[in-house]
Amino acid sequence: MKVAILGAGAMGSALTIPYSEKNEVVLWGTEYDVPILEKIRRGEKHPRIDERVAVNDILNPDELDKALNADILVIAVSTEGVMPIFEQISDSLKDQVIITLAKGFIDEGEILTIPQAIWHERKDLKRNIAAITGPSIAKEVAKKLPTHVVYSSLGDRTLKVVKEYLETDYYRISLTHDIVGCETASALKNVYSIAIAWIRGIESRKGNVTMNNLKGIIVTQALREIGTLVRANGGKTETVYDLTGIGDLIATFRGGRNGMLGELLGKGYDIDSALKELERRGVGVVEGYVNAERAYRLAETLDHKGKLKMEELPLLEGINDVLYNGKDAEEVIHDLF
Ligand SMILES: NC(=O)C1=CN([C@@H]2O[C@H](COP(=O)(O)OP(=O)(O)OC[C@H]3O[C@@H](n4cnc5c(N)ncnc54)[C@H](OP(=O)(O)O)[C@@H]3O)[C@@H](O)[C@H]2O)C=CC1
Ligand SMILES: O=C(CO)COP(=O)(O)O
Repeated sequence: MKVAILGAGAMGSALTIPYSEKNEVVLWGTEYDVPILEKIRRGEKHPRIDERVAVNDILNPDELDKALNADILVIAVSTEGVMPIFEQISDSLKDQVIITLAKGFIDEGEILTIPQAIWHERKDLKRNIAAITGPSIAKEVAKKLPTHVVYSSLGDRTLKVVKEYLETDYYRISLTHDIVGCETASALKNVYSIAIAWIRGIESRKGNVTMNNLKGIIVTQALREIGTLVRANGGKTETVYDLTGIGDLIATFRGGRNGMLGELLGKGYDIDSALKELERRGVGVVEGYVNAERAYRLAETLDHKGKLKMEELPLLEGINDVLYNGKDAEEVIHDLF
C-alpha cells in the first residue's frame, strides 16, 4: 500500500517507522513544518522524536497533490489543524482509508469529536475514517518500543486494511467500532492527565513527600468522570477501561506533554508561565489546555440534554478553575477531596 502522512509533527513522523515495514510511505509537511522538513531532508533526526523518519519521499507544503493518490491518508496534525487540512483534501478524495490521530474536540459552536466533524462535511466518508487512540508516546513508537493502540472505525473494510497493513510486532493494533467513545475518551485523557500530574508537581514543591494515595484518588475520579462523559456522548464504558482510556491516561500523565503541563502547575507555575516553559522546551502541542474548556462546554450541553449532571464532574470543574480562573492546583485538590 502507499501511505501518505499529512503533517510532520512528532506523531506523524514517528508513524513513518512502523508504517514503512509493509508500505511505501510519503511524508507531507504543512507550512508549520518547513524547518523540520529541511532537517529531516538532510538525514537529521526529527527533534521531537530523536529518530530519523523512514520515508520514500518528503513533500513540501505546495506538493500536497502528490500525496493524494495514496491508498491510506493520515491527517497527522494537531486538532486545530485537522479541519483546515481536511478541507484542502476533501474534493480529491476517492475511496481511501483516512486516519486521524489528533486527540481533541472540534469547536463548531457545538463540541464535536473529530470524526463527527468530518462526517458533518462528508457523510459519504463515514466508513472510510479510522481514528487512532491509546498509549502511543511518539518517541517510544519511533524507537520501536512496545506499543498497543486502538484503531476505531464504522467501516469493517477500513478496520481490516489498517490491521493487515499497519500492524507490526512492536506496534500492535486492536480494533473497535466505538469511534465516538474512543475519540471522546482520548480527548478527555489529555485533560485529566493534567490534574493527575499536578500531584507530581506538589510532591516536588513539598520536598521529600510522596502522595500515592492522592494519585489513586485522582486517577479513580478521572476515570469516573471520563466514563460519565463517554457514556453521555454515546460511547461505551468498556472503551474507558481499556487502552484508549486508562491505558492512555497512564502513558500521558507519566510521559506526555499534558503531564508536563500538570506537573508545572502543581509546582506552582501559573498557566501562562507553564505554557511558556513548554514552548521553550519545544515539546509541541499540548492539547489538554484548549480541550479542558471544550470538554466543559460539551458537559454543559449533555447536562441540558439530561444525559449527565454537572455535579458529577467536580474534577473537570477544578481543572478549568486552574487553567482559566487562576486557581492554584493544590487549593483545588484540597477543596475536592
Ligand atoms: N506526540 C505524541 O506523543 C502523540 C501525539 N498525539 C496527537 O497527535 C496530534 C499531533 O500531535 P504531535 O504530532 O505531537 O504535535 P506536534 O506539535 O509535534 O505537531 C503538530 C503539527 O501540527 C501543526 N499544526 C499546528 N496547528 C496547525 C494548524 N492550525 N494547521 C495545520 N497544522 C497545524 C504543528 O505545527 P507546529 O509545529 O508549529 O505546532 C505541527 O506541525 C495531537 O492531537 C496529539 O494529541 C497522539 C499520540 C501521541
Ligand atoms: O497521546 C499521547 C500518548 O498516547 C501523548 O500525549 P501528550 O500529547 O500529552 O504528549
